[in-house]
Amino acid sequence: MSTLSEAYKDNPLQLHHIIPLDFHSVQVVPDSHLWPHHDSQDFPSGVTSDGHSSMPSIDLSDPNVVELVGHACQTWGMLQVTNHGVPSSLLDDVESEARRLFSLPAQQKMKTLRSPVGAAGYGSARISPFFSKLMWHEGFTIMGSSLVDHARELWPHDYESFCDVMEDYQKKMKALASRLLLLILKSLDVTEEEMNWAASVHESEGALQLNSYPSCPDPNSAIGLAPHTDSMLITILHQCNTNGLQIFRDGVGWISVSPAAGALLVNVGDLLHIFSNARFPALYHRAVVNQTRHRISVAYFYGPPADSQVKPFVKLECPCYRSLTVKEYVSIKAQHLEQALSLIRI
Ligand SMILES: C=C1C[C@]23C[C@H]1CC[C@H]2[C@@]12CCC[C@@](C)(C(=O)O1)[C@H]2[C@@H]3C(=O)O
Ligand SMILES: O=C(O)CCC(=O)C(=O)O
Ligand SMILES: [Fe+2]
Repeated sequence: MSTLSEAYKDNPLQLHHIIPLDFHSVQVVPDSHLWPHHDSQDFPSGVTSDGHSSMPSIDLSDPNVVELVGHACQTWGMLQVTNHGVPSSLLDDVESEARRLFSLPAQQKMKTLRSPVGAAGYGSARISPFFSKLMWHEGFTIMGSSLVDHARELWPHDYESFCDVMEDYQKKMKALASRLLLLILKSLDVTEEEMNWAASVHESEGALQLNSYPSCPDPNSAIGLAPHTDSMLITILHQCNTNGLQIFRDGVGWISVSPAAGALLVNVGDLLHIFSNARFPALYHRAVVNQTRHRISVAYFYGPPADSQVKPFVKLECPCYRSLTVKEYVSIKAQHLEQALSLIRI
């Protein structure tokens, strides 16, 4: 049995793609982080709508929840969920623990720097090598068994609250993600065997990503997180009450998804796109930064164990993707990023 962390071993990164800028120490955007000008605040019709329709917001206690979730995955690749059962105190705690981490001096955070072949720890986003400019971002990835060791490095005498909150949050996210996946599979009308496969997804731990976007002196010339799709089945994102997420709508362009207090965002990742035989688009999204606030977001990635086989669900006549393991997909994505899906098309 291999783990997801191991899937990253074959594709080592260079240090300048792992070590974030020391954002506490800069007053101007250095050339290394200067992207072509874009208007970070100028979205058509403001927020969460493309001028024709709005991104679906779904109450999980709605009697039609299966149809609503299925329709949202198909038309937007994203939905907002309310009544999800995750206490708002926990949402606040995970944000404040993340803030506590990113406020530490750079040399302290560097003690938990991700290794070039690793997945867990402090560092820039994994997708960094695919872009010629660096991002206005630092992340901390919790995956596998490194949480306590890392927390001890950061706060030798005071690491428990961080671990308690992260473990509790990860547990709640896993439960919510598995509930959402069942709803999604029901909406696709999959076989009993495929429903059971969803249960096996529950054996993997998933990954938790803390994102930090420090306030930026020139937000229109920097990018928080470059455009990408998430690789796993679904992602649950907590925006922590600060604007910054943008999603790409065909024919419209980038639109901003404003946070709603207490709500969580759920988006379709590559593996669910594959499983749905491309019926559900994998959400293409990015994060922009702002001049005044230090934005935090927390993403939970839910996917099958590394050795699990993923393929389009069987009731379809014509599968458009070949079958492959999660590990294999992660490796193709690490080498080809946006070309990964087209490389496995049949
Ligand atoms: C389980 C995951 C999902 C990962 C890789 C691994 C741990 C870190 C995740 C992220 C988090 C930031 C965006 C992303 C694109 C990145 O660069 O690292 C994500 C990536 C993916 O969805 O591919
Ligand atoms: O910060 C955000 O709003 C987006 C984060 C994200 O896309 C990710 O962690 O994959
Ligand atoms: Fe993402």
